Amino acid sequence: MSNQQRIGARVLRRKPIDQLTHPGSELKRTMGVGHLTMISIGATLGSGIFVVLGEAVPLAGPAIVLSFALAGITALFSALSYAELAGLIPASGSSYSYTYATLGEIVAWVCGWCLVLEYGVSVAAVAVGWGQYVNELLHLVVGLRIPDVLSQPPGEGGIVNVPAVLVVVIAMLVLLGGSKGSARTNTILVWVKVGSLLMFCAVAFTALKAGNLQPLFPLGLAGLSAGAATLFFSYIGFDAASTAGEEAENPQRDLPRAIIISLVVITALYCAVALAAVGAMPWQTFEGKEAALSRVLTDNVDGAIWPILLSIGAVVATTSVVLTVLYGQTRILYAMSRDGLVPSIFAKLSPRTGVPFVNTVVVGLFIAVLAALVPLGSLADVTSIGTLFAFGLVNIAVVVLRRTEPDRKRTFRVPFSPVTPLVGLGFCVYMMFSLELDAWIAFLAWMALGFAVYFGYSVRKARLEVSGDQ
Ligand SMILES: NC(=[NH2+])NCCC[C@H](N)C(=O)O
Repeated sequence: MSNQQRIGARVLRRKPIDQLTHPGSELKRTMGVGHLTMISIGATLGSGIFVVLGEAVPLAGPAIVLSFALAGITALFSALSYAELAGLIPASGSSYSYTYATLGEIVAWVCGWCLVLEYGVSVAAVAVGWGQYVNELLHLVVGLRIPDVLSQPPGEGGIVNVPAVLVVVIAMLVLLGGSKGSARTNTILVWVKVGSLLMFCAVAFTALKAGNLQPLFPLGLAGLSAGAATLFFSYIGFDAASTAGEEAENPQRDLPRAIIISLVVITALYCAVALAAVGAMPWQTFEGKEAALSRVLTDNVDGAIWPILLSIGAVVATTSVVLTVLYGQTRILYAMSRDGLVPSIFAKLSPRTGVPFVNTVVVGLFIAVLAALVPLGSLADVTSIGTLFAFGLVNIAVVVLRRTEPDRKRTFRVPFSPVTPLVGLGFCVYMMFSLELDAWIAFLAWMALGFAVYFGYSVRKARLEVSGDQ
């Protein structure tokens, strides 16, 4: 084999599917479709709806309700493809493990690298939202605000965003202690989040003025798509159920269902919240307001208790997302490290707590720096672009696998393939091109770094042998 052929064989090697399941880890199979749906909803409801909504309204006007629907449809198409992959491969995992088993190492690397970006940067984004609501609560309850220098990033009138750093560091310490959270805690948290959003709708609808919804498209269709691209962030996380595959009673039947049910519920909830928000408060007045949903209530309805309850809900919601996504981030790196694609120190467990210690500290500190210095909008856009790219790959994977692996059992099939996954891909590309140039630059720089790491390190260090037929 020439050198080039050898590299070619390596980057395309695939991980045998039986290596994806870990027979040693005897997790109890206790979760049904309800639990799995709760996991996905828990990982998704966070700063997107509580904060980013406020940044997207000035882009689209009252059409923001339709922007939510458009972003939801984009997510739904990719969710169908995700569900097919989840039902094809009988293991827990993410797009990283699915593509490693089916499309080869280089595609898996790109997915894994996008996931690292998605998880890491989104934790920072959610942490910034957490800070906004903590500040809002301080203001509502004791009449104080943390001064801008200590609660805004440079360029937005501050030096460092202390509250955002605080929540990341707390979450890191909790994870270092060995806590993984439990399904029961998650369920309670989900009810708190959903409950506070439903309360928001009920209260804000009492202040609805039909005039606020007109004209529907003050900024045209371009505004609608710009809003949708910004809001895509709020849908990220619906695939989280797939990480619990090894604890599901019937993963191949229930994972696809959970992914799709959670997305439908979330889309309906988001559209209702958006309608209530722009119905109660004129869209022009959202510009520059932090903790947007709380402001809608404070400025437009009577009763000081409502914004306080809502803000408590928002703090709970964002805390849980920071914890679960930071946890997910360390476990993705852990999996990549076990496969030899990133240095083995990321898979080294602390003997006392069983936690990947160095991994958690490195990831936590890196995210804390991002949270300290970068504004939420930029963090959310970069997260979205990386996720849209990974979802695009998932859509392509479905089409490719129907030709390369036509006979493998699928418990869920995307209807009308290849049309549906290709439309899904089209939506992802369209959303990516509706995002700002800065997000593209950050994304391309991250991918360039990824390829440098892969060809400089991972391709040689990967554990997987190149065998004859792979
Ligand atoms: N898997 C993830 N990256 N989850 C975090 C996503 C952020 C979440 N959608 C939010 O609005 O706060």
